[in-house]
Amino acid sequence: MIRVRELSHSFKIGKKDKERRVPVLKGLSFDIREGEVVSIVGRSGSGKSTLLHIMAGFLKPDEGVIEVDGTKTSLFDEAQSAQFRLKHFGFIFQNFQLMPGLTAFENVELPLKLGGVAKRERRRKVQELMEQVGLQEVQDHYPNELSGGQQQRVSIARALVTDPPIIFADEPTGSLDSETEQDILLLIQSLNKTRGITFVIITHDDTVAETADRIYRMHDGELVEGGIIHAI
Ligand SMILES: Nc1ncnc2c1ncn2[C@@H]1O[C@H](COP(=O)(O)OP(=O)(O)OP(=O)(O)O)[C@@H](O)[C@H]1O
Repeated sequence: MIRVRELSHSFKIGKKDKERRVPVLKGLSFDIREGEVVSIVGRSGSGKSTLLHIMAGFLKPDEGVIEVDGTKTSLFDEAQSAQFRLKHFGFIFQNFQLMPGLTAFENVELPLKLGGVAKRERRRKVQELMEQVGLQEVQDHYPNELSGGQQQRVSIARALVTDPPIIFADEPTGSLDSETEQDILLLIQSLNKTRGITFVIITHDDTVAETADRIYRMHDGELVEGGIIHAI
């Protein structure tokens, strides 16, 4: 469960002598419940990525509270945020961000290797996920030998391999054709159902947003649909 309360953020812009602060998030309050697929939708520049960066602890907000499973993550320093992220969050990006020199299998295996998981356990886990996302046939291919949809499946498997309860997906279908987009959205839904993972999908596309259980709509740094206003 993620609780966001009275979240505000601004960025400094302009040259040093003419610096000014531009508000980007303006007092957002909302909840993301465990086991939901939530979409945050809005036009370019509405503040979606900034919101994601703050929820994931990459950026400290000017004001407001973020709680993840009862922990006030907005009070964390950088090291605490990084530690917390490893355990709680997985990430999927528009441009997949796979390691080009590793095969599909090795890309999915990498977080486990970095986490010191033994080889036999790694193999078992990666194999199981490759089957679940439908990649057994191409597991020895390098990213440039895979289609966009297959690359996104690899990145989804990689996000899942450490068993995070929450996955942030930033425009996960932004680089895919509409048929492949549907496949990936169906995969997200099925992983949500079978594994109970919470997905937070950031998108500018209404069709993508509408596949979620709950939709939050942003406009100009404000939630214009779906917010909740109780205080913590
Ligand atoms: N580091 C930064 N410094 C200054 N301004 C920034 C910074 N990052 C974002 N902004 C500004 O904040 C506003 C919101 O940006 P953000 O990237 O959060 O929007 P978005 O909805 O994710 O857009 P897109 O869909 O294009 O990624 C924009 O006006 C942007 O120019």
